[in-house]
Amino acid sequence: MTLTLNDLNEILNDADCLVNEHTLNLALDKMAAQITADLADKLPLVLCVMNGGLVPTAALIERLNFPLELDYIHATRYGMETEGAALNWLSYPQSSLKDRHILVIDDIFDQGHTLQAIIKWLEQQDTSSVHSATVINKLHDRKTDIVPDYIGTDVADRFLFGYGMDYKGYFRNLKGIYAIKGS
Ligand SMILES: O=P(O)(O)OC[C@H]1O[C@H](OP(=O)(O)OP(=O)(O)O)[C@H](O)[C@@H]1O
Ligand SMILES: Nc1nc2[nH]cnc2c(=O)[nH]1
Repeated sequence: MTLTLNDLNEILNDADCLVNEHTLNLALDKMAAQITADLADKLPLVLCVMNGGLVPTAALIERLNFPLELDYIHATRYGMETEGAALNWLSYPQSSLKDRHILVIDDIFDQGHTLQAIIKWLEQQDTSSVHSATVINKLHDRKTDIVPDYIGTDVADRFLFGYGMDYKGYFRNLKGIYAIKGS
């Protein structure tokens, strides 16, 4: 089904804003301070997990006032769906990872399969260290056994969009975190 502008406006009007811009900014400031304490002298390589990691990565790196490099991984397991499936690797980082301190940034830690697979792969690349950061931690008990090193804020177990996260490809550019009505 093709979504029209009216459909999208209705979805957004009906949605609940769970985290507003101000709260997100405070969470990002706190994450940036923790990351700075750990990585400021490590010349880290930041890996953005596309596509959802784009907005949080931009927001975090502008708060990191030390030298770093930036690259990306493109891995997706939801596509246009609201239920996750097998992880599909679309692009690996082009940078050399050997002996680098890596910071992986993504939008959401939901069940954790995406981050777990990425961390597992990075640990096989002779890196010096791997840290991970997600702005959102979704609260439920269906997690894998990894936990991101830096988490912005906990959010209820609903289908979320905004601040990197999409609803059927849309709404990644919203400045807050929203939940679909009835989810
Ligand atoms: O913890 P998990 O249950 O693995 O879910 C988290 C992942 O799901 C989303 O990506 P998605 O596959 O939707 O791709 P996208 O980043 O292009 O939206 C999100 O950006 C995370 O990478
Ligand atoms: N857009 C979006 N992507 C996700 N990936 C894992 N959980 C979610 C979610 O709640 N919303």
